[in-house]
Amino acid sequence: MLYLKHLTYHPAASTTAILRDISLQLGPQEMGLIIGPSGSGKTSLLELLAGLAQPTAGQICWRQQVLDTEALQQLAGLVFQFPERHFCGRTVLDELRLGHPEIPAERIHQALEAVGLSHVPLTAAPHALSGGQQRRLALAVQLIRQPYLLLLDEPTAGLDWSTRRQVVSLLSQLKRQWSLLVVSHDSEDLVTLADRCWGIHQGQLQEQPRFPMVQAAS
Ligand SMILES: Nc1ncnc2c1ncn2[C@@H]1O[C@H](COP(=O)(O)OP(=O)(O)OP(=O)(O)O)[C@@H](O)[C@H]1O
Repeated sequence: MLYLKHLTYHPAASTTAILRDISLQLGPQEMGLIIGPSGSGKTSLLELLAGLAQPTAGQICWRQQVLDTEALQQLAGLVFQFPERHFCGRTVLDELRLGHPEIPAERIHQALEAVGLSHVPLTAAPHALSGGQQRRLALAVQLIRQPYLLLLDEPTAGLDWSTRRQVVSLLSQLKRQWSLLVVSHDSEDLVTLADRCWGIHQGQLQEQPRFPMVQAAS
């Protein structure tokens, strides 16, 4: 269970706090969805949760334990917006092994299986995969590290309708095993999957009732 307790983030380069007094809870096998406009603080929140930045105040806890940035880097796997732009492996295998050359073949196959890519040759070039396959590969890159929490920044951005459906269907499968926290500027694709929804505006989070949003989206 993930707990954020009164999290505030005010980096020195910003005149105001980017995130203010954020509290939330997310259970195992739950998907949380945070919806907010550009500049509202969504990516910054994921960066704190991935241990890439240090909160100014507040705590991030997993079960009863307060986590520092190092522990968060182990716990969470962050898939950036447009992750395919950051691929730097020559092959699918290179991409999966980047930074973890010791990972056994079995873990590689498990990760590819979890994202429905087990049929793709390990020698294929990541940039030669379809848009949906590239998003799947980006998820596999994180799953291979065996995180407890998957953080996804705009997972369906820039995809056509049918590829978006594929990604949404994959997330519904991953939710059975992992806790997922997804941020997006639009709720349309993802709201039906979400167990909990929040709106974020100018760094402030507000829990939103899920059912009216599901009806509005359908
Ligand atoms: N380290 C930093 N120092 C100063 N300002 C920052 C820093 N990180 C983010 N910001 C600012 O904080 C605000 C929130 O940024 P963030 O990227 O978290 O928003 P976002 O909701 O993810 O936006 P988008 O949907 O456009 O990616 C922006 O105005 C951004 O310029």
